Parts: sequence; C-alpha cells; structure tokens
Amino acid sequence: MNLESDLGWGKKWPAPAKINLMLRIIGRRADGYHLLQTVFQFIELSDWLSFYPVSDSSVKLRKPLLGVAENDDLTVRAAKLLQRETGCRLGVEIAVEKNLPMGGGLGGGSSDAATVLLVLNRLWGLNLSIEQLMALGLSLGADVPVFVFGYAAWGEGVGESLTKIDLKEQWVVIIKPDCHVNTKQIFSSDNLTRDSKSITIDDFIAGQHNNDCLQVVCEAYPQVHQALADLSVYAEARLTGTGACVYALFGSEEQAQFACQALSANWHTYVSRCVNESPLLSCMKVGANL
Ligand SMILES: C[C@@](CO)(OP(=O)(O)O)[C@H](O)COP(=O)(O)OP(=O)(O)OC[C@H]1O[C@@H](n2ccc(N)nc2=O)[C@H](O)[C@@H]1O
Ligand SMILES: Nc1ncnc2c1ncn2[C@@H]1O[C@H](COP(=O)(O)OP(=O)(O)O)[C@@H](O)[C@H]1O
Repeated sequence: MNLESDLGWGKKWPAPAKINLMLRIIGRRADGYHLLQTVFQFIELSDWLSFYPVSDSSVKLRKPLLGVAENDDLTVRAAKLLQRETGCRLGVEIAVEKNLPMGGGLGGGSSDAATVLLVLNRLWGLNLSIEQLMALGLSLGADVPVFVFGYAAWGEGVGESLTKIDLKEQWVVIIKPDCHVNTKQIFSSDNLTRDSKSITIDDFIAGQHNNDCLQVVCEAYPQVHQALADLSVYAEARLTGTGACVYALFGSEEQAQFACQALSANWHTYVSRCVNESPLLSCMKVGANL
C-alpha cells in the first residue's frame, strides 16, 4: 500500500443517516431558527464518499447530483469552507455514491458535509479539533454538528448543543414516501407548535417520543400520513426530523425484514440497524491505527 492510500485517499468513507427519535420545538431565536430538543441516533444506511488528490486547489465533484448545482452541494461547500478557514491551497475531487434519499429527514446532505470535514481535515493535514469542525459544520446546516460529533446524542439549541446518550441499538424499517419535504417550509408554517415544554432525558426514556413537526407535515403531505398508518400496523411509527421519511423500530432483524417485505409492495422501504457510534467514526478510528 502506498502512502496516499494509507492516509485514505481513494478509500470509501461512509456518510451515515440519522433518525430523530423525538423532536420538540421549545422556542424560536431572533434570527428565526427554532430551538429544539431532539434525540439523534445513527443508522448504518449510508452514502459513500471517496476523495482523490488533484494538482491544483480546485474542489470538484466526479459526478454532480441530479438537481443540485455543484457549487451548492454540501460536500463542495464543506471542502471550500475548510480551505477558506485554514488557508489550505490543496484541492480535491470528491466522488459521492448517493444512497440516502434527499429531503427525507435522514440528514444525508448534512452527513456528506460532515464526512468531508472530518476526512479532508485528515487528508489535508489540517489538525482542526472536533469542536472546530463542529462549529464549521453548524455554519453549513443545523444537522451537521451531530455527524461530526459521531455519537448518538441528546440535542438542544438548534441541534448544536450535544450530549452523548446510550440508546438501545435496534433494527429500523424506514418508508420514504414519494415526496421531498422542504425543511424551511415546515419551519415557516403558522400552524407549527413552537412552545412545547422542555423535557428531560429521563422523560424521553420514559416514553415521550413526539415530533412537533408531525401534524404540519401530515397536513401538507398526505403520503406521509398514509405511510405512518401503514407502518403502525407493525410497530409505533414515527416521523424523522421534518420528514418525509417515517420509521419504526424492531427488536430483531427478522421482525424488521418481515415488516419491510410486506410494506415494500406499496412503498419504497429500507431496513437498517441503529447504532450509537457513527459508522464514520468507527472507520476513522481504524484509519488512525494504521
Ligand atoms: C429538522 C432537522 C432535525 O434534525 O432535520 P431534517 O428534517 O432537516 O433532516 C434539523 O434541525 C434541520 O437541520 P438542517 O436540514 O441542517 O437545516 P438547515 O439547513 O440548517 O436549515 C434549513 C431551514 O430550516 C429552518 N430551521 C432549521 C433548523 C432549526 N433548528 N430551525 C429552523 O427554523 C430554517 O428556516 C432554515 O433555513
Ligand atoms: N450532498 C448532498 N446530498 C443531499 N442533499 C444535498 C447535498 N448537497 C446539497 N443538498 C441539498 O440539501 C437538501 C436537503 O437534503 P438532505 O440533507 O438529504 O435532507 P434532509 O435535510 O431532509 O435530511 C436537498 O434537497 C438538496 O437540495
């Protein structure tokens, strides 16, 4: 193995999805952003990113995503942000294997950005700390810090104040209804509950799982309402983030596969495993021991 591949150039790095196990909106900041209480857990279902050296300081995508201009892509924005913040003059070509649905509430774009921040920090030798990378990530999107943090977390603020939490690692069945939910549109709704009472981690563990976006999302997107009804035949069905994906947790892979197979006749479904440590973090630990 040569030095380039030892460092991780050309290697495939995961950008895992997240689910929100509950989401409460407890207030609103002066800039319009909402103050949340949420619980993030990772799932193994991932996009995969590879990085290739280039001879100049350009940042480019091997193949831009359908419907996302190259310069708007969160991977490109994350790489350019690192260059701006550190004065780094190295460039990169990024290849993205996109498996996570866009606008699905699974945080795919945010996770792609976090993978770029963490991996290029290593490949470009920048030595930024996790805290510095989380702060940079926050400027790209409220969901980015948790993917840099790398552990299942109780999230507050706009999602940047994170406390590590150990959750049961169950199997998850996800339905992706045939619609893209625009996060900004949901957070702009007059009908959104914005004054939920704060709860504690113990309240969540005792069973408070509600998502304050649920009603507004179901009113705007009847497919989401139908997906929740169909999934709830098998287990408690919940909305992740602002949707559109809905999910249910199962104690075993067999139970999850059973529900998934039955639902896949009418829906686009995924089955995966929930994990407390981000698959990216696990991968980076292995890399660090090379
Ligand atoms: C709701 C959550 C829950 O995890 O997830 P998704 O459903 O998007 O995956 C996140 O808070 C979303 O994070 P993210 O998707 O990164 O949002 P951003 O790009 O920062 O914001 C998109 C838009 O949503 C609104 N927004 C977002 C987060 C927040 N706490 N308050 C808001 O009001 C803002 O209007 C913002 O312009
Ligand atoms: N690399 C990327 N992957 C996915 N979406 C991206 C990416 N870069 C920019 N976007 C934009 O971000 C939006 C939200 O994407 P995503 O993070 O997948 O959904 P959500 O925030 O609902 O979980 C997309 O609709 C797309 O316009």
